[in-house]
Amino acid sequence: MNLNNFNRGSTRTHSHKNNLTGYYFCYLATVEIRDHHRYHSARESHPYHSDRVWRIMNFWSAEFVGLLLVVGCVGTVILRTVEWLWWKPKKLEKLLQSQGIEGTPYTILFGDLRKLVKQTKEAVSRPIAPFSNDILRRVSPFFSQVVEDCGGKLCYLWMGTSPTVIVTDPKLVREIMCDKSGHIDKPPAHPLGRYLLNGLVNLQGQKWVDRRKIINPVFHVDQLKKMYGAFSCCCSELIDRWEKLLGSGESVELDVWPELGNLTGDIISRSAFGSSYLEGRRIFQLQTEQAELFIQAVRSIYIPGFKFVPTRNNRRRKEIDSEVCDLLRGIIKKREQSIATNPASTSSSASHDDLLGFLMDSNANQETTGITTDEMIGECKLFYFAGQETTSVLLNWTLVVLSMYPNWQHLARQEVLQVCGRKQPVFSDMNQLKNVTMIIYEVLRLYPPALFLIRMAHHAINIGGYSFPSGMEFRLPILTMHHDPSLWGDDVKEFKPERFSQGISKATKNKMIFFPFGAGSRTCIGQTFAMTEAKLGLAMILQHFKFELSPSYLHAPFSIMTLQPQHGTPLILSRYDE
Ligand code: HEM
Repeated sequence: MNLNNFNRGSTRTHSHKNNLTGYYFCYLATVEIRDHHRYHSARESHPYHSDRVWRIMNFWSAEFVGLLLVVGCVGTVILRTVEWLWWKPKKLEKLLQSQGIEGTPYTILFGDLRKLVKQTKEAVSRPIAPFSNDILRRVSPFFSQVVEDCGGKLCYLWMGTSPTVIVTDPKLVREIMCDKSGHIDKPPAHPLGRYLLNGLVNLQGQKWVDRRKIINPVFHVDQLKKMYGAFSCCCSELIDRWEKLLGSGESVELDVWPELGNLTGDIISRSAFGSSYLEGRRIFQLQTEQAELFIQAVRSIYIPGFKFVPTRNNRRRKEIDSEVCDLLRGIIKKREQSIATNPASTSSSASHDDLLGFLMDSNANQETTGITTDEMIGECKLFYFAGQETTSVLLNWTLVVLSMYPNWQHLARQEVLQVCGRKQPVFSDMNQLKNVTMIIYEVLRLYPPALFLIRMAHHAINIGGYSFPSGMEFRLPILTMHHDPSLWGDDVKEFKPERFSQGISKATKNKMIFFPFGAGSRTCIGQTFAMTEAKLGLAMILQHFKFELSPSYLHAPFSIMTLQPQHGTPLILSRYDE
């Protein structure tokens, strides 16, 4: 065995280090050492080969393997790209069409995204008639067009390279929302969405079941009663502010959209953090900025790994997140210290008065059911996002609609005065406000804060006789279904709170056609919190003010995660003092 020759060959091979990657040479070295004995014994038993020939063969075989490796890698990347851009979408398109499901034709890479953005831009460039509830074409022009063109219970369009199946049949919607197999759940969260929304909303499977069990009691009626004081206090501050703005004048014009945003932000801050609500306000401002950055991200195609690229926006996203987490950690620490110095406050009544206290109590029992501090921070961030904007959107459209329909404003005010008089409404009053509840339901039907829900098949599934592979996305269009004349009748666009006079199940004939808070096991956990907040806010505004649309008001609902007023909501307020 001529080890010198072998080593020379080896050295020569390594002289190519500059041209090829370190990984490639590690691999070659392994091949050489492993195969050395095989080569050598073959060489000895072969009468025609000289050492030189073997050296060259050894070198070339190593080069060849390396080349194969590079070609293999490049080939795999090309095949994967073609599969992602073309084969997979076309295969899915064929599968959907073979079952009679209609949809838009696939366009490489962008799918329907460019059309969707173009049509949405055009639609939001002009307002609609001031007293019209026919908002579907403005808010969701592309989706509603596809649903109309394709008809049927199901249709699909392309969000980039993946199809999304739009389900408008109430039975199939129920099947998806109330799925018990565990095969349908939320899709994985957007990589940049985690800065904004964390915790419960992003969990799946058993983890979600466990967390929901911990958080459910936070929103029980008993707990709400304790937080009601915070609601009441924030609403009084709003009324005082508006009274001051009115001064001694007869009326004042006020954009109520930012006002309502501040109100629901304050309510969440106080309900979540009690006396630390001023720090909570700062968190609310930061989360608002985070939401704006997130909206920019979801409007473009996300390239995997992009969140690690240090762009200006990505850096800001991280900065905001670390400030929010630091603030929340500080609030939690302060609370822990105050409990340590004043053990009496660990009694459940004292520590449970706000959302954080409740979570901290479960944290103390971590071994059994609790959640860690980081998880608690995630949940607090979620409460802000899920609870603040949705409720301000609801209150905003309620004031707009009651300005459009002054007879309903009058009716609602009469009811509030009858139930609560001029005094501060108490918690038990909320159940007595039947007309107010009907009005809020009808506003949620015509102007739902969340426009659609998204689900994903996590296994191959069969729904209503249709088969779908794992990974298929479903879109349940709340707004489209709430505005569908075939489900609600020809008066679907009219504001008619009396639809709900006998409750939701009578109004919907027990069909899944009204689901502003979602449905099934993942239904909104803060539904009662939001309804109480909206009823109280509206009742107190009605007690003190009359309102109508300002001549400068433009009716322009548009979708920016929730259904917002594009040009604000200027109202003319006057004092109610009859
Ligand atoms: C008018 C007000 C509100 C509306 C219209 C609304 C709407 C919704 C909807 C549609 C969902 C279901 C999402 C899905 O299934 O994909 C949901 C979930 C959720 N909401 Fe609300 N929400 C409102 C207020 C609130 C409030 C005030 C809070 C908390 C303070 C809250 C916390 C949550 C949470 C934590 C979830 C996730 C539940 C889970 O995944 O288990 N929401 N909300």
